[in-house]
Amino acid sequence: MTETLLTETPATSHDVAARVVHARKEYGTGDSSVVALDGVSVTFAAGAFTAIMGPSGSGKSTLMHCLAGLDTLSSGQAFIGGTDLATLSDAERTVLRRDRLGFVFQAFNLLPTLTAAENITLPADLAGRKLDKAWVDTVVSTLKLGDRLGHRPSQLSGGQQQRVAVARALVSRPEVVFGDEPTGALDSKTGTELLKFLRSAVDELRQTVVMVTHDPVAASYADRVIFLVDGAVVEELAAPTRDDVLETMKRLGD
Ligand SMILES: Nc1ncnc2c1ncn2[C@@H]1O[C@H](COP(=O)(O)OP(=O)(O)OP(=O)(O)O)[C@@H](O)[C@H]1O
Repeated sequence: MTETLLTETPATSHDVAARVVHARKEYGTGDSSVVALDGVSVTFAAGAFTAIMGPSGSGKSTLMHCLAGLDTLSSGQAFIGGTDLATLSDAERTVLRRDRLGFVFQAFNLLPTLTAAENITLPADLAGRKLDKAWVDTVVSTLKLGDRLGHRPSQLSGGQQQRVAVARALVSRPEVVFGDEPTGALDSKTGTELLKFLRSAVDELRQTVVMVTHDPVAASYADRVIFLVDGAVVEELAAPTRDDVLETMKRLGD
């Protein structure tokens, strides 16, 4: 089925899942202003897993937030598929995030009064979108949540809550899943399972994943790593190994 999907996908602009062009972001004005992004142009291919790395303060979160419609650029453009985010109102950006993107951040943002199952399907329920039950079952069983679906977040461990958040991000097959240190709060075994799951979602379902991380092992699961320094992309690695990533991090002073 995946092969059919792949061969039938026409070569359109949708082969680019997200991109920024001459992206500049400045916080504040005058003497106290900080340039967080200084003319970044980068493309994220559909069906690829990209890691964004770089020293603290290099602009990783800013780039992800501006790409994902959580913040706006000072100048330049950010696109999700063919949609220029600057053409959308705040309300339209909210709908775009809900309907077209998935988020796996360190704060799980689960609703405490809802069960795991209700949290997982909430974005789709709010959007009035029907989920593919077989895929929901696959996500739930791969993330080993089958026996936790009736529990509320307070009845789950941190790792289980993170897996619920991951399931919520993936069940609707969003155009792009954005992760900000998605393994940061997990023990290494659960973190490895999560990375393997993201990898298989990319390989088997052509999911697009963009992940900010400081962890060279996490980055080695990606197809490509881009490195930011002082708000600019300074280097890229394709098919990175942990050692490639470590060596580049050392060289760039991370
Ligand atoms: N809301 C804000 N107001 C002012 N400055 C900000 C704001 N958010 C980020 N910055 C500044 O912009 C720069 C880039 O920050 P950003 O959070 O994007 O970096 P990062 O690479 O994600 O860092 P870290 O790895 O520490 O999370 C930093 O100098 C930061 O202090």
